[in-house]
Amino acid sequence: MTNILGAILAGGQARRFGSDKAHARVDGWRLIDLVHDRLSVQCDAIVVCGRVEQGFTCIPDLPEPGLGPLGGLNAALAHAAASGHSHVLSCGVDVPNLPPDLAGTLAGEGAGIVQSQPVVGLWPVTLAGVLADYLAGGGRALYGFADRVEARRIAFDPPLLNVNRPEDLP
Ligand SMILES: Nc1nc2c(ncn2[C@@H]2O[C@H](COP(=O)(O)OP(=O)(O)OP(=O)(O)O)[C@@H](O)[C@H]2O)c(=O)[nH]1
Repeated sequence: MTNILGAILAGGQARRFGSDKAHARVDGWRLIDLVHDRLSVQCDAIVVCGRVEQGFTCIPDLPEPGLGPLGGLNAALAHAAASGHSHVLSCGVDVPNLPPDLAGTLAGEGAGIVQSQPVVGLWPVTLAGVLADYLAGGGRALYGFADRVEARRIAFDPPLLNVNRPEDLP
């Protein structure tokens, strides 16, 4: 699959982590760099959503900050549609073991719309309007949106790690 915009959703408060999660280190790498490198081998371009980070292309959440990860995904889908990408591959900044073939795995599930765990997913840009409507109607839950668009949920083996607290760091 080509023409994928990678979206690093990084606008969270990291309350449970207690400090800037994007700059926490795994094997000397900052999480944001780790996720960026893993996405960049499988995406045509990368944006960071909901955070200003030097050295990255950054876009603000839409329609406003504070709506949770879907605000970042909404911004990424709008950006992807405007820049001619067919899909968004979304990932939180807190997933340190992204497989290098994530996009292929998700696409290989058959459906055009696939979601594996919160904020990791492959989304066609044709969903931009559906997500904007979902947010306008007060929807904030990623799983609620995933169910609305009948996204498939798949499990990874080994499971994708999710760093919420310092002790979750590998
Ligand atoms: N763009 C964007 N990303 C978000 C937003 N809220 C959470 N995220 C990201 O989504 C991923 C999962 O976030 P959570 O673990 O639910 O929240 P968190 O803010 O990181 O952590 P807590 O404050 O402890 O809940 C992380 O990469 C966050 O940076 C948001 O409002 N906008």
